[in-house]
Amino acid sequence: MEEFDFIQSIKPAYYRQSSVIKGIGDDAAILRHTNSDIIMTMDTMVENIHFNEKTAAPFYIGYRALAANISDIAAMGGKPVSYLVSVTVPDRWAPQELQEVYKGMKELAHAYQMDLIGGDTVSGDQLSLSITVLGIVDNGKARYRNTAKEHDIIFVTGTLGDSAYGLHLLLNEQAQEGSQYFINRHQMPTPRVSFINQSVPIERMALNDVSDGIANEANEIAASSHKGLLLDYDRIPYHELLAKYSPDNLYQWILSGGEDFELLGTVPLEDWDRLMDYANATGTMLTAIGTVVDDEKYNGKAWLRYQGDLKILDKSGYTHLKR
Ligand SMILES: Nc1ncnc2c1ncn2[C@@H]1O[C@H](COP(=O)(O)OP(=O)(O)O)[C@@H](O)[C@H]1O
Ligand SMILES: Cc1ncc(C[n+]2csc(CCOP(=O)(O)OP(=O)(O)O)c2C)c(N)n1
Ligand SMILES: [Mg+2]
Ligand SMILES: [Mg+2]
Ligand SMILES: [Mg+2]
Repeated sequence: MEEFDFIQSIKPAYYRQSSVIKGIGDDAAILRHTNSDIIMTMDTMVENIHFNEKTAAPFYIGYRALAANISDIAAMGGKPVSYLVSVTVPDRWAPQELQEVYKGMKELAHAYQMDLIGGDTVSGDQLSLSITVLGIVDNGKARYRNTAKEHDIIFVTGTLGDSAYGLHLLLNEQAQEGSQYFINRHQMPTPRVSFINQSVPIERMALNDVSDGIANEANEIAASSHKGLLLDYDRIPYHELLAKYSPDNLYQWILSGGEDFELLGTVPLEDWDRLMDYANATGTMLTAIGTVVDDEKYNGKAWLRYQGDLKILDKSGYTHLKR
């Protein structure tokens, strides 16, 4: 199938969002919005960096790549509405496999009422998916990482380390009972959109999604807010099977294991009960794991209370362009 036919084959029959004035089929897409700020994010996933033939069948390559992007929209406090996909396709890929990648994206997109509105198709040596997601948020209501304040509660959604452990199982082909849970968490992460959209009445929240492990993400909030983020190791949530199967590496999995696409955030103490109500209403696990401090000694960094000591929690996780 050549490029034009391929594009025709993935073109949606109709658009779910009335804001799409022009979707696929012109030089660019046009969206109409009046009372909303438009959020735009882009993340790329490349063969052998973000997935390989052991870790993801084509369907999951698409699903995960879109999930990662939607997660960034959630981390801005928004609602995803549409997406564009640039795909680089090696000659060895069968048309059917490429369709599967799009099916993976479509399944997730439909769950969020999102439309595919454009993209680009080129040939190349390795499969690469670059996705741009557009989201909306009420004017002035986006959530930024530089808004943490003293006495805020630090929270995280879900359990941490699941995806990294799932990746480890896939790469080492170590399936055991309960493995499927971790593999699912790696292949089909859940962006926390419904929780975040319920939480709109809360005036202030600093947010970051966990693509690189909370050690990294906590440092990003601390640095941009010029505050200290004090995390309690003993309160960080993890799945009981992770502790059972890999007790020696638990610390690494939960602090540096990336790609959970959970949300790490801070919220004023007085809003905590309300936030927990929103979490319960959306079936989202929510855990308080620390406190924000404003003290010259701590500011700009994340700290970890671990085995009785308070120590600097260094950035960790995956870094591209390391040479
Ligand atoms: N090649 C690039 N060109 C322009 N902006 C970039 C590029 N790479 C990353 N950014 C921007 O840098 C910021 C951090 O990117 P990244 O760490 O990938 O965010 P996230 O982890 O939330 O996906 C974002 O605002 C992103 O849009
Ligand atoms: C085959 C394979 N090896 C390693 C990883 C782990 N990995 C690759 S990139 C990455 C970090 C997150 O990706 P990045 O592109 O930095 O996401 P962003 O922070 O931009 O959202 C991790 C943990 C993987 N998913 N698959
Ligand atoms: Mg990115
Ligand atoms: Mg992010
Ligand atoms: Mg991201």
